[in-house]
Amino acid sequence: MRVKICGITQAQQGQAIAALGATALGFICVERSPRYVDAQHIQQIIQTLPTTVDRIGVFANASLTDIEGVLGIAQLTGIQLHGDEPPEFCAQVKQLFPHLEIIKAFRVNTVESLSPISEYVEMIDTLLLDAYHPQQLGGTGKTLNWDMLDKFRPAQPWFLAGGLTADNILQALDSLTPDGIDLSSGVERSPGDKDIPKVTQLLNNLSKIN
Ligand SMILES: O=C(O)c1ccccc1N[C@@H]1O[C@H](COP(=O)(O)O)[C@@H](O)[C@H]1O
Repeated sequence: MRVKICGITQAQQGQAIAALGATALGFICVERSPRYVDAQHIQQIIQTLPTTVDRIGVFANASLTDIEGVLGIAQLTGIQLHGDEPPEFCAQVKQLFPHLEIIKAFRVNTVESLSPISEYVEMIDTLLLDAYHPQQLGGTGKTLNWDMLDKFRPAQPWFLAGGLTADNILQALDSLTPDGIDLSSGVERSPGDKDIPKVTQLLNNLSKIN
C-alpha cells in the first residue's frame, strides 16, 4: 500500500518520514494554504530525500504556466490537482508532463459527487478522494463517509484521503481497499509541522495489516 504524507515543509521531517517507510511526500503549492512551500524550498527539501520516495506537488486551480514554473525548479515525480480542474485541463497537464504521475483529487460528500470521476479516466494516472469542505480545499481533517465508498471500484488506482489518523486508519481500511492512503493534518502538531511520533504510530498500525 502506498503511504503519502502531505504538507511537508521541513527537510528533516521529510527525511524522517521517508525513513519510517512513507512511499510519497506531498508539497503544497497552493499559496493560500498554511502549508505552502515555494518551488525553491521544495527543491531544497527534495535534494535531501532518498530518490526512491515519490515527490508530489499539490496544486489547486493553478494555471499551466504556474505548474510549469514550479516543475522547472523542483524535481517532482507527480502532480496532484486538488481543485476544480476539468478533464480537458488534466489532459493538457498530462500532455505537458507525460513522464509524471498525474493525481486528480475529488472532494466528495455524496455518492452523486463520485459520478464525474469516469470522465477523467484517460487523462490521469491516479485518483484521490478527499472530504468536501465548503471553505477549504484540503488539509481539513474532515473524514469522508466511508460507507458511501463501499461500491467504489474505479478504473485507476486510488488514494483515500481526508481526516485520516493513526487512530482511525485501521477502521478506514477495514471496509475499503484503496491503493494508497494520504494524510496531512492527522499527523501534524500544527499546519506544516509534522508530528513524527504520530507518523511512527501510523506506520506501526499499518504493519498490522500489511
Ligand atoms: O493541506 C493543505 O493545506 C491543502 C491545501 C490545498 C489543497 C490540498 C491540501 N491538502 C490535501 O488535503 C488532503 C487531506 O488532508 P487531511 O489529511 O484531511 O488534513 C490531502 O490529500 C492533502 O494533499
